[in-house]
Amino acid sequence: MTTTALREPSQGNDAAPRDGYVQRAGLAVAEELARFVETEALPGTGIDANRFWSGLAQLCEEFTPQNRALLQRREGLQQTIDQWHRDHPQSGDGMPPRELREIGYLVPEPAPFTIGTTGVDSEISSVAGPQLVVPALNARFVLNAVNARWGSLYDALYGTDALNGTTPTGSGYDAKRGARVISWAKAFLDKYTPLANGSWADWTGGVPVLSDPDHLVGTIGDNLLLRRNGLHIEIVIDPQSEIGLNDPAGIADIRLESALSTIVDLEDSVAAVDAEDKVAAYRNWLGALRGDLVASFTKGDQKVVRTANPDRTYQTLDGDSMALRSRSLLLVRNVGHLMTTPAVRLPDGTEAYEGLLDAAMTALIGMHDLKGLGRLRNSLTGSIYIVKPKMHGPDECAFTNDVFNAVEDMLGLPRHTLKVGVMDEERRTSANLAACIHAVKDRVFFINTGFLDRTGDEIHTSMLAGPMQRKADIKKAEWIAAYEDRNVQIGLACGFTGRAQIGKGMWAAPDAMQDMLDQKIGHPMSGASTAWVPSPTAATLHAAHYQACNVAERQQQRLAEPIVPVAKLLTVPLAESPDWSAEEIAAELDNNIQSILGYMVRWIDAGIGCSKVPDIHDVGLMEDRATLRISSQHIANWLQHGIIDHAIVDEALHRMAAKVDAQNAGDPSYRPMAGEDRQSIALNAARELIVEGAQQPSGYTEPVLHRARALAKQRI
Ligand SMILES: CC(=O)SCCNC(=O)CCNC(=O)[C@H](O)C(C)(C)COP(=O)(O)OP(=O)(O)OC[C@H]1O[C@@H](n2cnc3c(N)ncnc32)[C@H](O)[C@@H]1OP(=O)(O)O
Ligand SMILES: O=CC(=O)O
Ligand SMILES: [Mg+2]
Repeated sequence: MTTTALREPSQGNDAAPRDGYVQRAGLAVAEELARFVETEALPGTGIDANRFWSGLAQLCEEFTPQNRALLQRREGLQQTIDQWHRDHPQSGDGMPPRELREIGYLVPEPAPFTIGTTGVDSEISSVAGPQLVVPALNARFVLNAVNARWGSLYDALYGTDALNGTTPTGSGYDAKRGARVISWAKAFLDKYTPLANGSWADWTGGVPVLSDPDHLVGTIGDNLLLRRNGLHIEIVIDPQSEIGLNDPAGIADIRLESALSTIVDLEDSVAAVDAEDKVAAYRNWLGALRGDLVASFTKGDQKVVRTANPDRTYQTLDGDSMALRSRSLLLVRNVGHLMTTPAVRLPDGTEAYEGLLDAAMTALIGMHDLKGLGRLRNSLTGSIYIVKPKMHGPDECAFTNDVFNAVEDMLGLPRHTLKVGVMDEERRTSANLAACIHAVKDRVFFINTGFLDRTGDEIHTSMLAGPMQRKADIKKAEWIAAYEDRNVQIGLACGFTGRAQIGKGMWAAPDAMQDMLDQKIGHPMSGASTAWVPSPTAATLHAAHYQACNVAERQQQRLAEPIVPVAKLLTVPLAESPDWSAEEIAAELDNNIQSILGYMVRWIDAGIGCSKVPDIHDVGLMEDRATLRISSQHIANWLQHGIIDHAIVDEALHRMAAKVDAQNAGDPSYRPMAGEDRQSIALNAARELIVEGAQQPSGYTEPVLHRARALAKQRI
């Protein structure tokens, strides 16, 4: 195989004027970004262009050296851990806690404290329910996510494998399948919002008498509005409809309040490598917040124009009006501290840190909501919710806090308007979680176990400790249970109840809804007040779990638990005595490589940052940068320890490239990876990510992906 054809896109170190850039307050700003800021993002906010650009220049000047130093600290600690493993080849585990303390990887626990976050919306502070994540670059999906606050339970059950593991066949309505759906949904009502007498299945209409009258809270037209555990259920009455016609009470659907909040994602799920991409993502964030985002597309033979739903007004039982939110509360995930962006260049010609640009831009755009400049409102409490991923330890959280302070000052926002959601997805953050929360204690609105990135970091941190278990076994090992438990326990101990979310990770099998219904109840049962879902349909089905489990009660029960010791968290999932058969090793490798290629080829050639990719058992799995980190780090680890060698990897890459090409054969814009010339940028990038995986910063995939995508864009 030829060596990688990737070269660094020109990064430049000089301050000479460049094509496509304009000068603003000493920064070179990509023209499309400058135009977007000055004509779309600033108008109405009361911030003029000079103030914004000089504020951004100051932000970069003040925080660039600190950002760089924090990244060097990451590297320094990693090198120390690597050296420890070289010196202790038989350790059979990671570096022990005492020595991690000595090198400053583990820091002292803060004295007990309670977070001071105020002014958050009830979707964050007090009602437990699903959290949807949506790639910011896809306007059609973003709008679907905005509207995913409510979803049809009938459709979610009928259209997926949720009930009996099968999906509908044929185009017409399958009455037998429909009957099963209706019976499940009415049994659901019987269980959680029962009638005083009899079953919902026999209810023939009128005003129902409920066993707990408080569960019936209003009406809209003929429809009934129920509420339990803070979540609403709408019983849709339409005797003329195809479904209502055959129902004793004319029930046409049961709609569940579903995605209480949605993260518009600039991180793991997007491919944004330059100003053009960043502006597209910022524009969608702006449009989603203002309520003027529109997506027009053809679906089947229908032309669809999708917009954000307005709120709906119900009548209370006393006849008063009651407006209910029709849209998910929107949060935005910025990028982490690692990457720089060519959208803005500093006076010395180098790229600005992308996280600094995101902080300034997403906050500026958030002002449209605070000032009510759009058609619709998001936060009713005047907060802008920014999720910050991939932070390593308390110093990096404190840095984020300082950056947010500076952005608030730059935009004239009251202190702690910018709320932060801390992704607990790096090992040093999990191990020092209380100190991390303390560093952002007056603005933190969630902690969330991003177990996918966290698994990647688990492998990378202990890369030299020995071969890791197989991927599926890593997910069952001691560290992950400790990680999930500690996250909840520490969140509760820091007073998150009633103030902030404790969140759980993604259901990464978008088609496996029966399994999700069976298993994801574990998230609310753990005391988490939210958990991630990949799609609106999954949000509706997961919403059912928050009726089955009262999270507030679970939190009270868990508050009494002692916190799992950090030593358990630090247990590395090493294979004790690796004795896998050749078949097992090949299956593991093929599976990883198929996911890597299936994901990377779409990222690099088509700019799609989140895909459903079949695994070797043909189960479609959600793949994003975090799952790519796991797969590539896992192979890098097995290469490092001689479980496999480069020749085997190359052979698998070529075999799997042909397989992925065949899977994409129906896509006319697809560029095959397999072939004689072996010039596929995606294939070469995949090889680089694997072969040089041990050297990638924290095992991240972004540097390789960004370079490859930038190269592929030049080719387009
Ligand atoms: C580790 C982490 O960071 S996890 C967080 C990052 N992950 C994510 O954000 C997951 C986002 N989810 C997705 O991108 C998709 O659901 C995938 C790629 C996982 C699966 O996609 P598919 O099942 O192939 O969905 P498909 O493209 O067929 O879309 C089906 C419908 O669901 C909708 N949909 C799917 N996912 C979402 C979503 N996350 N938000 C809103 N709508 C969605 C689409 O809009 C589409 O409806 P439409 O045709 O009416 O517009
Ligand atoms: O961002 C989420 C993760 O699991 O990684
Ligand atoms: Mg992540």
